[in-house]
Amino acid sequence: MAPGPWSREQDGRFAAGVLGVLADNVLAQAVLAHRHPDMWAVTTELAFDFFAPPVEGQKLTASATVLVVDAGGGGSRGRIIDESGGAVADVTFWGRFVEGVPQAVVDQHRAPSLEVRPGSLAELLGLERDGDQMVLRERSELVNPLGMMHGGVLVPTLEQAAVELGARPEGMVTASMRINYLRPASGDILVAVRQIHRGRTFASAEATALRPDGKMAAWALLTFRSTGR
Ligand SMILES: CC(C)(COP(=O)(O)OP(=O)(O)OC[C@H]1O[C@@H](n2cnc3c(N)ncnc32)[C@H](O)[C@@H]1OP(=O)(O)O)[C@@H](O)C(=O)NCCC(=O)NCCSC(=O)Cc1ccccc1
Repeated sequence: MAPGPWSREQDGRFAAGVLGVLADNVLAQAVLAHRHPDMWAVTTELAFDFFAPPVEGQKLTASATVLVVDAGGGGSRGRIIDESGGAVADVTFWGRFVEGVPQAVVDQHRAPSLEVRPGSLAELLGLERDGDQMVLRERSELVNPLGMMHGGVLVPTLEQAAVELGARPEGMVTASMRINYLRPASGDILVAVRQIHRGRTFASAEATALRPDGKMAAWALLTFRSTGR
């Protein structure tokens, strides 16, 4: 993946959450390699530790090793590096095996790519403010081969909702994100954010993605950290 204008926030800073699709695809593959031929997998948890923002124009590469696999699913751990081998993020993935291989996989459907469009990150995601919440409008390119919202897309969605709704204090960066995928997400997704801590040097917030039926599809804990004194 090559970061570009689409991966920047309004103030020009790199949006760490855009690593979500790359990480989810690569770490899921490490577990999918061990699936029963009649099964597929869905992501249940992703945990990111973000290090330095990448240098623009440099390609980012994700690698993954499987941690454990059993009949129900498995976990993998991975790292995203820049062209000089510098660590950009570490990621842990957990997924569940589900019955049936999606037809889109058999037909070699391409996973959504956050590189598919020019423009800003806000335009790419199509995240809109609605009062004290944000809305992610349903779009076909945001879904995975199973027809549900791609887990990786919810990473920048929840991060940017937290940023837009003011949960990340000035001068702080997104240091980590842990996301639980509780139910398949589809339709317009409403994102609510709650500040948990707002200190001088670090802050935390939770972000929840709600489906049109009001049920929670995903829950994330975000940590922001000051890079100054
Ligand atoms: C199924 C499970 C993983 C585990 O369930 P558990 O927690 O053990 O408990 P439980 O069985 O009680 O179910 C809980 C609730 O879930 C509902 N439900 C269950 N099954 C289905 C179903 N088939 N369809 C519809 N809904 C289903 C179920 O009715 C219940 O809801 P309710 O309380 O009645 O309203 C669930 O947490 C889940 O679907 N999470 C979202 C995962 C997700 O969307 N990940 C991201 C996308 S993957 C990706 O993009 C990565 C990738 C990319 C490329 C390649 C590969 C991968």
